[in-house]
Amino acid sequence: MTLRQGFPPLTLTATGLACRRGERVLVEGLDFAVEPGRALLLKGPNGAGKTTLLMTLYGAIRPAAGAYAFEGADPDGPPFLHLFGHQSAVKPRLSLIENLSFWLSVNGSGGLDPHAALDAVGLGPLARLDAGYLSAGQTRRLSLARLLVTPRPVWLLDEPTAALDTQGEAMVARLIEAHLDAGGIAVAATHLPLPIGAARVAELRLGS
Ligand SMILES: Nc1ncnc2c1ncn2[C@@H]1O[C@H](COP(=O)(O)OP(=O)(O)OP(=O)(O)O)[C@@H](O)[C@H]1O
Repeated sequence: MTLRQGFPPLTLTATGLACRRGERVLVEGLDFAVEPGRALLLKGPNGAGKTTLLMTLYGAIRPAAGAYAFEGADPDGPPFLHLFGHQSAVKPRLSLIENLSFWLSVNGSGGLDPHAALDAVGLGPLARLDAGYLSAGQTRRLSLARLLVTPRPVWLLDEPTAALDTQGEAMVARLIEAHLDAGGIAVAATHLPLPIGAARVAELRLGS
């Protein structure tokens, strides 16, 4: 699958990064770099701080110490981050295709058209169904399709395979690989192994 012809090269670096949630510093002394076409998988037990690190990189939480940077990003350009978190952001009274059209109008176009995005996540035949009728896994798939209609070079993914079946897990891996092929980068918190080529993946273990 081809998602896009290519992103401008952008590298994520972290130096001595510490992340806090409320008053608690959960992780500290993080040093890593994620280059174009590469993914960083965040591993660690429940509560280790994986979501907190993703939210910090998204800019929702200020670092407790240290710094991170998206080198090569245009500070005056369009948003370059997608956060795929536990909240689905799905509107239940809108059909699947209306949900994607909504996100496209809010976030911008340039990626797959909404029908192609639904096909890519295996929901093509349900395009006209109200999203409120979707199962948990289908809702996650629809939420993932949001990333495909608006190309952004950085994907921050929190348990992207949660609630998905075996085919869905493989689908997520394919989408991430297509994103990396386009020169994007991904940071993903996951308890499950993601079948992505080992050469383009590094792991960062948080907690004990
Ligand atoms: N608003 C908050 N104030 C203080 N602590 C919080 C707050 N929100 C979450 N926490 C705590 O921060 C810790 C880290 O949570 P986080 O969601 O980052 O972990 P995680 O590694 O993603 O876990 P999981 O694998 O369960 O998703 C947890 O102990 C959680 O209880």
